[in-house]
Amino acid sequence: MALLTPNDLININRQLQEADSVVQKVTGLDIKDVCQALYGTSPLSEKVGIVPVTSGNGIIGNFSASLHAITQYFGFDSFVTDMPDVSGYYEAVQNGAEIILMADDHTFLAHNIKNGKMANNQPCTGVIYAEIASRYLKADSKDVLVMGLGKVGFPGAAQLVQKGFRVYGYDPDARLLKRAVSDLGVIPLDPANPKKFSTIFEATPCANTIPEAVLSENCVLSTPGIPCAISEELRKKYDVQLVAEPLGIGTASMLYSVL
Ligand SMILES: NC(=O)C1=CN([C@@H]2O[C@H](COP(=O)(O)OP(=O)(O)OC[C@H]3O[C@@H](n4cnc5c(N)ncnc54)[C@H](O)[C@@H]3O)[C@@H](O)[C@H]2O)C=CC1
Ligand SMILES: NCCC[C@@H](N)C(=O)NCCCC[C@H](N)C(=O)O
Repeated sequence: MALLTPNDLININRQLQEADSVVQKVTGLDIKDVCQALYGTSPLSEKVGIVPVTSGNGIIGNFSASLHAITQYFGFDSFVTDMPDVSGYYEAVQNGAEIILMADDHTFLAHNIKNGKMANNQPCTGVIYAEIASRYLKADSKDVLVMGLGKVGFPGAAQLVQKGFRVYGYDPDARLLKRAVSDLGVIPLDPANPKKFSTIFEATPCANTIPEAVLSENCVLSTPGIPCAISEELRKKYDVQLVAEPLGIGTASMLYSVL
């Protein structure tokens, strides 16, 4: 898994506010509304314990602090434990945490220890970015392009299929593309014969994955992918509505899904 860097998370509050205003422009809803529409839940200041984890590549600077800011932004009562790992988990429960947030290099989870519900960041991220794309007010058709059909992209594509969109998809991993075609009915995008889209969802760890040939004027690009899927030059040229943020939107999806 491509890991976050402390630099990705600088001033997460500003990044989240900027993303929220684009979501509102694109969908007419803010991120909280989208989460509520997706899961039918709303926070009531649930206590969230954020536990730093030292395994693997270790603690990522700004990660726990960013989760603290993000949980507060979405109306949760949260704290970061002083201790990491097992001692941190113990500390979180001792201090009344109802929901545990913690991540190693492979899994980022939210676990509601009151109702037993648990969420994984990858599918939750795919689902909410796809949901935002699906709610584009100026979409000119039910055609959507999905670039990247991995642990985030595939659940996002499934969400779009479930909502009745005609989903075109591309992934250089033939096995994953074949799985999306057979399991979801995704239409493989022919890079040699591209078409234009007003709605695009991208979930890859690569920059500049969106070919100019698929961009239409004022299209929406909803992408959790890091680095960004489109250059600033192309974004400006087509006035692309870019929904992109490194951690908060996916974390909100996790938290609302375990309430
Ligand atoms: N912003 C956020 O909150 C979050 C961001 N992410 C980011 O999302 C990205 C995807 O994560 P995962 O799905 O877990 O990775 P993954 O490795 O499971 O899937 C990525 C897929 O993108 C495909 N790909 C690579 N280049 C491509 C291209 N040019 N066109 C189409 N597909 C291409 C790969 O073949 C792979 O199947 C990563 O950058 C990850 O860091 C992940 C979780 C949350
Ligand atoms: N963008 C949300 C997905 C994050 C994921 N790509 C990642 O970097 N995971 C590693 C997190 C490691 C956190 C670390 N163990 C800590 O607790 O500081």
